[in-house]
Amino acid sequence: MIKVLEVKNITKIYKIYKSNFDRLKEIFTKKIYHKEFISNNNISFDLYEGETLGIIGVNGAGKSTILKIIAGVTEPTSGEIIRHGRVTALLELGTGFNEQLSGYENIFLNGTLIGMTQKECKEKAQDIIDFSELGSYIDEPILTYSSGMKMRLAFSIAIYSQPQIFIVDEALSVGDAHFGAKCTKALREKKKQNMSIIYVSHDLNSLKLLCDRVILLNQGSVENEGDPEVVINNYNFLISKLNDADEKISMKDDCKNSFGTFDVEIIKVNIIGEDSNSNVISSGEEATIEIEIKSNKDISNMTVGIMIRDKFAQDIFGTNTYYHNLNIDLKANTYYTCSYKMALNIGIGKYSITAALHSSDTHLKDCSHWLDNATNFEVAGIVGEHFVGLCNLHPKISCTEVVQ
Ligand SMILES: Nc1ncnc2c1ncn2[C@@H]1O[C@H](COP(=O)(O)OP(=O)(O)OP(=O)(O)O)[C@@H](O)[C@H]1O
Repeated sequence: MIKVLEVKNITKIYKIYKSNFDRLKEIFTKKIYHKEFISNNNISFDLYEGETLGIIGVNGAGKSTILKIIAGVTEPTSGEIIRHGRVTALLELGTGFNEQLSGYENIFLNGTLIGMTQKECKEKAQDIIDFSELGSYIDEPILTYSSGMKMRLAFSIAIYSQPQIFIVDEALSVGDAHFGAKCTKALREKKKQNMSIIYVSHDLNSLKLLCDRVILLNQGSVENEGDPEVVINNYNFLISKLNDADEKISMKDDCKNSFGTFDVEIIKVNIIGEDSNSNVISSGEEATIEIEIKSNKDISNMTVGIMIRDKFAQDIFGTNTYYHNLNIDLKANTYYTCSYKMALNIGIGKYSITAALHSSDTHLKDCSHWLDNATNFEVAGIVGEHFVGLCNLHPKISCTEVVQ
């Protein structure tokens, strides 16, 4: 594997002053008037050719700062970045644009800023305009653009600058669904041509879809690194812990797919098709998901939730008893079975079921037990009319003659 980027022991310390006056006093009196804040603490990782690396973490974890350091926008306090190729970064929207100039003129300004020659800009201008779908707006000044339009232009210039390393910070969340899907497709094509990508997002599904590896940052340090699904589960655990004022949440036997307070526990999760009598079920067949739970204390208003995920760990369908206004009160030292009965109108493929016990709507608050990949099942064959894709929406189709 060829390394395209080496991030070596990067630390970034910001000096926080109470006022600008304190900043001035420090210069002239040589006394310390600031506090130090460590934004990135001794971060090291490598990026390889053709690899997509995701970075996640709660607000303030240090994601944007490390990207700015890699892009060369901010200097680290210590450590070293070794780049083996052109780095293009989509960081804060609007950086590198002159608001007074037209979109067309900004292709040349922004393009040269990110390392393209004037000749390259000229050659690529039409492709950039076409990809951005800005049409005649390209001749209007940038100050008339919406943030979505700025993102379209910035992404189009960046992707046509042929970077070896492409850094994207949340930018894809700005545009509409159509352009977001187009950007994702373009990134995947570039990845096939060996472009390396560093991608920061709070959209966990898109991270699972795009990334080969994910790094979890926590308070400026690397908390975990590796397989996207494992690291994202670890991130969810971290969020639950942040919401857990009484510090009761723990991981079960250090098992990364199971955590909670264990006031109530998931004992077993099972799925069975009504006709197949097994966990190989036809699309459209009635199936029952059973969650066996044990309550270790008296609890009222417990929520029991499920999430069905496909083989790429993408969320396919999730719901819970809270959304269905079902009140569940549990007695101590008692076993219960919660059943979800439904027609499995999902596409052919392999799936997993995750189950969770918590209060209110999400397991990220007051989580009693969250069990990832509790069981698996397969959808093979279809009951009724054929379809392709993730789900069967059972359309009522008609075709009528239009009288002209
Ligand atoms: N110029 C600065 N001066 C002082 N502190 C800063 C500066 N820039 C960032 N910080 C601090 O460094 C920490 C990390 O910030 P950063 O923007 O990298 O976090 P993040 O993980 O990208 O957060 P978010 O998800 O909210 O974008 C934060 O606590 C932030 O307040």
